[in-house]
Amino acid sequence: MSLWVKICGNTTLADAQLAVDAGADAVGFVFAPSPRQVTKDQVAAIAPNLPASVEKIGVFVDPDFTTIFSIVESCGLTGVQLHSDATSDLASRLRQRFGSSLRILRVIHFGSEAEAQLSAAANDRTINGVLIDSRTAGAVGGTGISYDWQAAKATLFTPANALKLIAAGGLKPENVAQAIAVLEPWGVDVASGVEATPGRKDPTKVRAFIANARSAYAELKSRWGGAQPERRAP
Ligand SMILES: O=C(O)c1ccccc1N[C@@H]1O[C@H](COP(=O)(O)O)[C@@H](O)[C@H]1O
Repeated sequence: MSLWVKICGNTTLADAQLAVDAGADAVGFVFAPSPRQVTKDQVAAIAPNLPASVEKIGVFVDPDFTTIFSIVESCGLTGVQLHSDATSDLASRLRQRFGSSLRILRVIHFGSEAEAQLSAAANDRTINGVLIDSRTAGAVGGTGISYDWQAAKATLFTPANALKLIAAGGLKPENVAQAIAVLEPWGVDVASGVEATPGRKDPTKVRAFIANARSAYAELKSRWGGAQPERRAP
């Protein structure tokens, strides 16, 4: 078992390739209003040039099924990240259409409703994992703002929770090791924390983020010894 690392908000082939070369497991493309927003045509030109082994995740905010379906097919996406109140219905339609080949991630925002939402997610067999992001007024993602990791560890990233939980929100090269040490997540995800300017990646930050995440996870594994937690989809 290893740490799953996603570099999100890529807008060019050069940036996505940079993430791949630096060792990312997944690259993300934001199909929603954002400084990182991309179109179907842009990603359809980028994704086929990336290695098949790298996951290509589309990020959608309040999407409809037809839009996602068309983008997944045209761009050859291998996963979707759903920011939506109607995630369950959407996820089951996507699962029916694409089968197990599509990674479906649900997003939960850290806050008062997060524990209940996570309990519901644990019973939702259509999703493969849950990304925990910060809650920020007027924005759904890509904010560069982190949450209280100690509180999140106590309520969401608990040892009893065997879901594949992905830490996101305000991560950057300087703090990703600390986030991993506290939260012990299955994966980490970053968008703005590795940018040079909104929408473009900084090679030094991308490389440092992934290197720091990998070495923090190696330390975590030695802390666990032979007793690594089993992580599962719901
Ligand atoms: O990156 C965006 O602009 C974005 C827009 C709308 C929804 C999600 C978005 N990105 C996701 O947000 C998290 C946190 O971003 P950041 O690292 O704090 O900048 C990121 O993991 C993306 O998956």
